Amino acid sequence: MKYLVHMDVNLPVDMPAREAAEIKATEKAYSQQLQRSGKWPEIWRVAGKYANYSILDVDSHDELHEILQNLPLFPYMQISVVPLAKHPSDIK
Ligand SMILES: O=C(O)CC1=CCC(=O)O1
Repeated sequence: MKYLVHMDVNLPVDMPAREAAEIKATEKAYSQQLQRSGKWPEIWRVAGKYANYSILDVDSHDELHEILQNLPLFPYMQISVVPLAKHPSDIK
């Protein structure tokens, strides 16, 4: 099951720089592990924003929720999810 996920990050302005750097590094390692597993096949930066659009490919809504909830930046993100169905014109 594929999902288009929009993540908009808003770190508190008073978060110490070292803490922010640690969370970002942990987030990167977590997402890259999921990318290698095939569950997070695409991640794109929204130009000019601290936001991304990602494609996640997981087995269930529950698995998607588990992955998103475990993002280190989860407390600081607005997340929206669009479930994707196959388009009838897709030739793949
Ligand atoms: O920088 C972002 O867009 C937030 C993020 C989610 C996964 C990741 O590696 O960074």
